[in-house]
Amino acid sequence: MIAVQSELIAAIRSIPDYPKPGIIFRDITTLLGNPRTFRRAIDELVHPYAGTKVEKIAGIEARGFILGGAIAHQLSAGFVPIRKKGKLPHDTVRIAYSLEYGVDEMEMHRDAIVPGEKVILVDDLIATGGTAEGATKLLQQMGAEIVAACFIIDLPELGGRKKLEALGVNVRTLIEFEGH
Ligand SMILES: O=P(O)(O)OC[C@H]1O[C@H](OP(=O)(O)OP(=O)(O)O)[C@H](O)[C@@H]1O
Ligand SMILES: Nc1ncnc2[nH]cnc12
Repeated sequence: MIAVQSELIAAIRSIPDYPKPGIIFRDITTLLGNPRTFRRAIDELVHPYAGTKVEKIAGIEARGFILGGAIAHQLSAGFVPIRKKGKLPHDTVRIAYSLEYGVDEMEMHRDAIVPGEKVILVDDLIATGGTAEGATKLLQQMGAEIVAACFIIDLPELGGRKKLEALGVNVRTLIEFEGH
């Protein structure tokens, strides 16, 4: 494993049985709170796209907002929030989805994407891929061209990457954790 990956893994805190028994929660607040690992994670996520024309970064609430804002700044792109239902003030498109430990609905503003715009989808972690699949469908419905979906963490045993790739999305992840 390369040094940056070991550093990112060491910066993440694992909390057993949160938010439900049997789940090991991968907590990135410790990575974000360390100036060096926060910067390294953003640099690693961004570098393949430096010099690529990307109009928008779509970040998934809540941790995708933190990463997506920093990535949008680096790539001089706009930022589009994909939020849990009921939080956005204007006309929205909505989709139901399920994730490793629950079900919910997410929304984005109808006018957030101009059809044909190149978009990178961002979140901290992909587990079952239910959340990212919902976001992908909303973006595609709005006519976005999804350049890639980027995550710091992949939980490969839960199959999220394969689910997104089956939708034709190019997936980039930095590190993996075994198990749930
Ligand atoms: O691949 P999946 O099984 O769909 O799970 C991944 C999602 O779960 C977490 O968010 P969570 O719903 O806990 O929301 P939060 O960021 O608001 O805490 C994580 O940040 C992803 O968005
Ligand atoms: N194990 C996990 N840790 C943190 N966020 C998650 N989202 C889905 N599964 C998760």
